Amino acid sequence: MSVLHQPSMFDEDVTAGPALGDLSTTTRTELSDGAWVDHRPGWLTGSEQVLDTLLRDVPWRAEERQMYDRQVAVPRLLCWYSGAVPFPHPVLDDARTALNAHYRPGPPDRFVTAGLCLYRDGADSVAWHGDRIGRGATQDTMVAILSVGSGRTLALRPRGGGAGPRFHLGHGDLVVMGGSCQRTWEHAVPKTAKPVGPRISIQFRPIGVA
Ligand SMILES: O=C(O)CCC(=O)C(=O)O
Ligand SMILES: [Fe+2]
Repeated sequence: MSVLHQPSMFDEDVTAGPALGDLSTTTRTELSDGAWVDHRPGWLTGSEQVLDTLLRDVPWRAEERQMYDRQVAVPRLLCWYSGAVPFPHPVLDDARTALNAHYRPGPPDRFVTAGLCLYRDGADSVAWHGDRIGRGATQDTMVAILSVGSGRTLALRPRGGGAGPRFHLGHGDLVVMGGSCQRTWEHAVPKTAKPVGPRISIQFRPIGVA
């Protein structure tokens, strides 16, 4: 992977191994229509090593989408893991186990898959959307996002527009979107003109939710 990554001066001890903290200090923001977002800054410490491993080992691929009459590149790189085999860093398997232990979802809502997205720099982004493919379109679901690398904003707004909370995510931070969030709210990672390095978002979802 050719993305240039320089550890920032704000990082914790870059030689420390990755470790997950406890989820009891998670803060919940209740949104309208039964949607909520949990936030746990710094859940994963030693995330520098995880970032380096994922940048190096994940078979990142570019995607294109149809826009009117032309194919345009999706501005981030992706890789999806079904959960059937170990994730590309063992701490991601531990993270999924810890999320299932903390949230105790019923069988259809258990966290199984991991979608990884690499935002190479501030020009990479994802537009407003809900994760509404599959059960998220009609039922309450949870989507947990663990971020490593540079900080980026995850913005939320009610579906169709309006004001909402913004979370600065990076360096081992966790957010979990739950309740009706995927169908009644939208989220986005806007582009930024600030000089930012790579960020990897690891999204744990139940089977069939995307
Ligand atoms: O980058 C993020 O954390 C959000 C990604 C996202 O919303 C998605 O891929 O569905
Ligand atoms: Fe999403």
